[in-house]
Amino acid sequence: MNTKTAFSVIAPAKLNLFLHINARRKDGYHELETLFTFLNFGDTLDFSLDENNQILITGDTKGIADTDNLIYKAALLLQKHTNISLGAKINLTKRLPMGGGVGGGSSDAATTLLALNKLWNTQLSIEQLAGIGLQLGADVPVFIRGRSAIAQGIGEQLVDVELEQKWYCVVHPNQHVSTAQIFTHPDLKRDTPKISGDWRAHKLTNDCEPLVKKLCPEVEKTLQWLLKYAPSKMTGTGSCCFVEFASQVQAQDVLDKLPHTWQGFVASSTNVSPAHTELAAIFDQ
Ligand SMILES: C[C@@](CO)(OP(=O)(O)O)[C@H](O)COP(=O)(O)OP(=O)(O)OC[C@H]1O[C@@H](n2ccc(N)nc2=O)[C@H](O)[C@@H]1O
Ligand SMILES: Nc1ncnc2c1ncn2[C@@H]1O[C@H](COP(=O)(O)OP(=O)(O)O)[C@@H](O)[C@H]1O
Repeated sequence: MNTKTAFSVIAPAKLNLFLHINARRKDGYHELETLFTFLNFGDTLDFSLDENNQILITGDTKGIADTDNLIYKAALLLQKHTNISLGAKINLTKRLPMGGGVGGGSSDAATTLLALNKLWNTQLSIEQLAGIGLQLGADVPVFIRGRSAIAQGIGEQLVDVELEQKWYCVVHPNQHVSTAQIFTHPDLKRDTPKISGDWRAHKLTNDCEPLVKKLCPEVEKTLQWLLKYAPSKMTGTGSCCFVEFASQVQAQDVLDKLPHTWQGFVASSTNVSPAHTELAAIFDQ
């Protein structure tokens, strides 16, 4: 057995390559269909074992109280679920914009569950971890499974897909968009029919985009600016927008021209979450 007591793992960004909203459920959640892929870019989490059962979070917590931090919540849920009396020190290096639609909080939570399951040797299955993750957010299970996937239900019913590797220039227009605000807005389009047959043959859009553009003119500006280079899209409920290319050079060229008021990054997509690849390299050799 590999007994590593300190290691670092990525919490990667995700993109929603399309996002259709099919209906609103009685509990307020929405039935959706979305295509998730992962990027080779994200936050970094450093884990070290604490023989006491304390969970200590340090680093770029950006004013989030410990008890609200999804990393802390994930660690606590795993402790409770497994009755383990071990703890951990977890340091966060934040690179993913909060409220940016790239899933930073959910990815931090998922990486925490995956990593502590190894650090504490609690041996839960991916399905068990995804079940725990779902209590923290609709987006967490896809990061736990770590495969590009079409999601249905509220985002937790996942069917793996194999996508070609692409390069993305992702732009954050310095706006925080609250997922809850978008999903409770009366003007959100909620009636896109479910995809029948092959999703690749359909018109694929992001149903949140028209509303977010209206509420947030800076997002509209970003999409317009990116359109000069390639078809531009928004991820999740925003605010990040992206363009897709076959090569790194093309994506970097757009980033180099980015107006200084916005931030961005270039990253390649991957069908397997880099969190899984990194953990396998640490624990499964
Ligand atoms: C819609 C997505 C697409 O990836 O948006 P982003 O947050 O990534 O932008 C996600 O599934 C979001 O997942 P996550 O951010 O984990 O959502 P949660 O914390 O569970 O819920 C945040 C808010 O969104 C609403 N919500 C979320 C998912 C869903 N299928 N229907 C909803 O109505 C919830 O009612 C809640 O008010
Ligand atoms: N570790 C964390 N990282 C980011 N956000 C967190 C974290 N813990 C709690 N949150 C909360 O989750 C909200 C959504 O964050 P995030 O996942 O980055 O956005 P999005 O779902 O739009 O990609 C944040 O505004 C923040 O209040």
